[in-house]
Amino acid sequence: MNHPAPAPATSPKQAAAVLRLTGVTLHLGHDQQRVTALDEVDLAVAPGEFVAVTGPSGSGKSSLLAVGGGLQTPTRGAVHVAGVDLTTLKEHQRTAHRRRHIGYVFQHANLFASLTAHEQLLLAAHVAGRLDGATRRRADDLLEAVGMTSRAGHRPDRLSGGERQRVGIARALVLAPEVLLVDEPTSALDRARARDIVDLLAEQTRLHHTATIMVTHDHEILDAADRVLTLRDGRLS
Ligand SMILES: Nc1ncnc2c1ncn2[C@@H]1O[C@H](COP(=O)(O)OP(=O)(O)OP(=O)(O)O)[C@@H](O)[C@H]1O
Repeated sequence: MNHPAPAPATSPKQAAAVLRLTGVTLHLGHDQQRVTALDEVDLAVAPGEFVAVTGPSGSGKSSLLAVGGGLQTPTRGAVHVAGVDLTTLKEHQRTAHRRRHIGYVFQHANLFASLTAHEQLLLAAHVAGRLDGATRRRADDLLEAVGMTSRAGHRPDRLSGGERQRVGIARALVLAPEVLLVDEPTSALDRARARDIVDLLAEQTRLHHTATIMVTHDHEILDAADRVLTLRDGRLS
């Protein structure tokens, strides 16, 4: 009996992807208020690839980052990070996997009030068990790269919104995560600074073979990305 050759389940690029969303749907709210925040989303991001996601307010951008980063479990679909489907893990396993593989830059940096800018980076390295000489040097280099060396000893209440955002970016980069999820990194920055930050994200993505997704409204920085995708009503294209 002749069987047709099986079609490959994934393309070579998808197979190499360190972050892969397959058929991801997320419903939020209940009953009449139920919203489809993500609708059958498929997305594969390879190591060293910088993907920008844009789209109108309410189109599902934050939901995409939350689900891709294992902070929210989708209603349906699979989310593979470094070969493991996050949706199959127990909460504590998911947390451990997330810490090992994923870095986040939140829109509001969520810095610790009692720590200086420099200490925010060292704490992140300490929690990950990686506070060695190389990481300390990397912390110093990143603070310089985001223009924060002269403010490294300041606590968040003595930093501007844009400065806090830059510390949040340096903190996410200090561990060179395999997957980096970035929410509106330039929202509090002037044009020149926005350009510096997005160039830094692109450079670090390539240097450390990171799979980076950046959500942004800022069309002037899209040229830094390898691919630009658009979300509309939870659908990615
Ligand atoms: N907790 C929730 N309960 C119900 N609906 C929600 C909840 N959170 C978000 N939504 C809805 O889900 C949809 C997607 O929201 P999401 O925050 O992902 O969009 P977004 O593109 O990031 O928006 P913005 O650019 O304004 O931040 C929106 O319609 C939003 O109103």
